[in-house]
Amino acid sequence: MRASTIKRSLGAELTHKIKESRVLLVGAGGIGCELLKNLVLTGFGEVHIIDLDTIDLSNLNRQFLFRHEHIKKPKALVAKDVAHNFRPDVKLEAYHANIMDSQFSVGWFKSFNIVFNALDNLAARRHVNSMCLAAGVPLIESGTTGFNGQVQVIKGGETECYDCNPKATPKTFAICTIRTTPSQPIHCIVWAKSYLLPHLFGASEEEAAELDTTENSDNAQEIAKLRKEAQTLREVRKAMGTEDFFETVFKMVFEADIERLRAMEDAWKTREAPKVLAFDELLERSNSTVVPDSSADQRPWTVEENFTMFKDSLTRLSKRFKELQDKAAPEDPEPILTFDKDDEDTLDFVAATANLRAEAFHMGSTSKFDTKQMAGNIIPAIATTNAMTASLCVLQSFKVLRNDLSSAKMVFLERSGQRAINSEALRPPNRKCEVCNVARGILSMDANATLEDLVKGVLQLDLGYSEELSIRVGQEIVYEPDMEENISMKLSEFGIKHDTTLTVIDEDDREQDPRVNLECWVTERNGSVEYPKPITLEVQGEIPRMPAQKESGASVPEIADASKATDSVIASEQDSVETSEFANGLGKRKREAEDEPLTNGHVDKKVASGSSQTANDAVVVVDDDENGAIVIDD
Ligand SMILES: Nc1ncnc2c1ncn2[C@@H]1O[C@H](COP(=O)(O)OP(=O)(O)OP(=O)(O)O)[C@@H](O)[C@H]1O
Ligand SMILES: [Zn+2]
Repeated sequence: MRASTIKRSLGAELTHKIKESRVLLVGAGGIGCELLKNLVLTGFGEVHIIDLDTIDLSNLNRQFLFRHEHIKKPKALVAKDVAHNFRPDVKLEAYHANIMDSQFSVGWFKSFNIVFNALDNLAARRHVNSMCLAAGVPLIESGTTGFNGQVQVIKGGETECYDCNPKATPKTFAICTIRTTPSQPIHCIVWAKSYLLPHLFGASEEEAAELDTTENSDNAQEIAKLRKEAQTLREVRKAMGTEDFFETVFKMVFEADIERLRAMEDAWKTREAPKVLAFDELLERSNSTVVPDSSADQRPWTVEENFTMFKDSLTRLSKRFKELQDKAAPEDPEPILTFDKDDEDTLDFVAATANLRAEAFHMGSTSKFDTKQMAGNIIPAIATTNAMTASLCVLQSFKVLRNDLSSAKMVFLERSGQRAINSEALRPPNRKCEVCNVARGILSMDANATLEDLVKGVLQLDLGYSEELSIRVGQEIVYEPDMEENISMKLSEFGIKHDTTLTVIDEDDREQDPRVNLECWVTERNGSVEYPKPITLEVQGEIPRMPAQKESGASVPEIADASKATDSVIASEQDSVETSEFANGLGKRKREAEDEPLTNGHVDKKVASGSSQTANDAVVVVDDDENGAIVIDD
């Protein structure tokens, strides 16, 4: 777009602000590519792009900045180079790195006027949320799942933060459904991905990572059996690389294990017992069967094809595993192979073994294409949804830059309602949110400052804390009242230095409610200047007290139609596995409606009448059998 056209539609003041802004874009994937193009073409003067990943073939259908020749190159660097061609005068900076790395400190976040999240996982979203809160930088959070999209404007102290609303728990399956009584193809896929593959190619001492082996009286037997099987599988691993490996693994999982299950007669009173797949017979039947190639990805393979693919993928994985073992130095951790939906070898293995298990349990075969969707826990990403969501992000950022938060919105893209785009007014922070309901301060210290200077000289004397307080750096407690021996140590001895964040926790609830946690961002002073005290702590205003706990049993009022769908578990008749970061990450709001929206009036939610808000929510199906669980979220 030409600069004059932008100026005419946005006005001179906003256009100027946009040009002067320093923007951080986290994630250069589906939404990130669209956003970068929008930011550059809208005239943003400086954009920093960070992404930890490299480009994969499967990204090319929607991450339009990338071409075939970019495969395996870092996303951030390629995105920067390509976007630069759109507007050579814009300043672009790229980082091929993880945003959670400590080099990206609160101080660094402070250098931006606005941050855009275009991520695909909860951990990184949460991290950026808390960094932006600490740095006082507004964040535009976004996500999509299939046809659904969501944009949330977050400004510390003024709006809800990303963590103000509870997030959905990942999808789980009961262990016994997976190990003993699978009844749907997804159960077989989870077994192949989260049980068989890790036991053959994971770390040998570990249980499969996804197995929740928390024992209780109900599942103790199941867990004991599982451990015994794991032991047998580890024995089998010793044959890896030999001619017999395929036969040994096959006979163990499709002959011996199925025989063992068939012997559990009680389990088969109301359903058909599984059938043993005889190795010798299948070997003969598949004599002339060729390993299916990519042209067969979209049709279910025959039993013989699954058999040949099992052998072929097992050979490929064993070879890779051996190579990793040979390359590893003795002090290196044991090499492992893990499932990745974009790794053909692991995907072929999971597709073939899941289908053979489905055959044993009288179910049909699932195509490799469908297995990829189900095992990768993904709903296909839709380029149009990403593009629309990215443009909504930029529209919301205009309101933030204009300092007009009261007209900024939480925006939802939906397909089933009468209107594709719906919005809600932003809400003030949830006073019970432990992430944003904190006080923040800037702690400047001399290099020799001690814990005593902080505890006695500042927190108790200046801020009125009692002796009942503790100090944490990350997860580590560096001070508590009974840790007097630490008091004379220098802060630097605890690793506290420039850009560290430490948290002061008021533990004293004897006379009144304790203060909310105080998060201090540390800056080191220039040693040449004399200060009256070794530490000074600037806190804006008084540190608020924690809200008193509400009486239990109080009713929870609904806040708006969009929140009716619970964001944790939605049972559905659909047998699909639509869990996603949208379901996990963005979700719908669900909290007590004690705060008025920012507009100070009614909830300004614009949903066309008659639209079904619940119908198209991401579906999370949880097996209600409580005998343990397998989490398939990655
Ligand atoms: N901690 C992180 N630091 C930096 N970038 C991250 C981090 N976590 C995720 N990302 C990036 O965020 C982007 C999210 O984009 P998207 O949801 O389109 O995922 P994708 O991996 O490109 O696609 P798909 O998962 O559908 O194959 C990815 O490029 C991913 O590498
Ligand atoms: Zn919050």
